Amino acid sequence: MNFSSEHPKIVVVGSCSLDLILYTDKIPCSNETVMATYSENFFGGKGANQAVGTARLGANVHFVGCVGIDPLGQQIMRNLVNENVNVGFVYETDQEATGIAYVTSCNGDFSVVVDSAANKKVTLKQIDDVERYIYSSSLILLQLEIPIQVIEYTVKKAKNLGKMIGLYASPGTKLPEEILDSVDFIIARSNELSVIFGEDKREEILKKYFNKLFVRDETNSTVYFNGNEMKYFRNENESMVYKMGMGDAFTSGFAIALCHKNTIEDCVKFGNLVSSKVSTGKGAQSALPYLKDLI
Ligand SMILES: OC[C@H]1O[C@H](O)[C@H](O)[C@@H]1O
Repeated sequence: MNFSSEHPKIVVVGSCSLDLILYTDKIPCSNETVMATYSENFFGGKGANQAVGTARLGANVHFVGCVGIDPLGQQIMRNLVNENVNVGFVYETDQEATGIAYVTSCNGDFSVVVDSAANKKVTLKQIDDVERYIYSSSLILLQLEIPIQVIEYTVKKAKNLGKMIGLYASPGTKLPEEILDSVDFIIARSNELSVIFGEDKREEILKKYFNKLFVRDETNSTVYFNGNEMKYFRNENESMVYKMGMGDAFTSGFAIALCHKNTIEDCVKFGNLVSSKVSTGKGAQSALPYLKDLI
């Protein structure tokens, strides 16, 4: 695999939150109460995770997001700065508090409910404000925890500027054809495919979006169609202890490998490696690996 000494420039537009994790012996069903054995807080949010993930892998990252005017918002900003992420386009809103993801974690599996709060307040103006960095970057990374109008606007702008665009299509949301057609790569969870594409024909969807759609499951397997055949990759080297954040980690690794002009197959293998590493430690963001530990 090739990793030049250059630092790819990436703009990440997305969410930032606090992950409030309740460790339990069981993920609760509906109408059920379970007791947590203990709880912990970590920095999270799919956008911030990918900003930190790509920065730790050597990218020069600008993050575009929104926090409330509250101590948590300040902590999130400080953490991003400590992670070498540029926060000049993280704006504060007085209309909402900083976002919180409420996570139940049991034996590594998890379920999440996100209170987007300030993440709902990312605006089109922020995308206009960051335009000069979009222009000078090699990749724009998006996820689906901010308003879809902002995603659409960013995709349009980045496309007009001839930029490479990557989308981690999570949480699963029905996506307009225009977004699906305009982005250069889409990473999706297998259990969310039917929501995203509005149909259930997994093989047909993979074939339609060949070399572009990468579908992942909780075993850290990734599948895509390369034009001739389905390609399956799985990293079995690490035991997955905490599975939350593996999609963000995969996206970060895939994106960095792509920026360094590796083959699609190598990008997938590197994405799988990064996601397997994050699963060995606690915190979707704090457990993300550094490039020096991987190559
Ligand atoms: O992808 C993992 C992230 O999703 C949720 O939004 C949590 O914030 C967590 O950090």
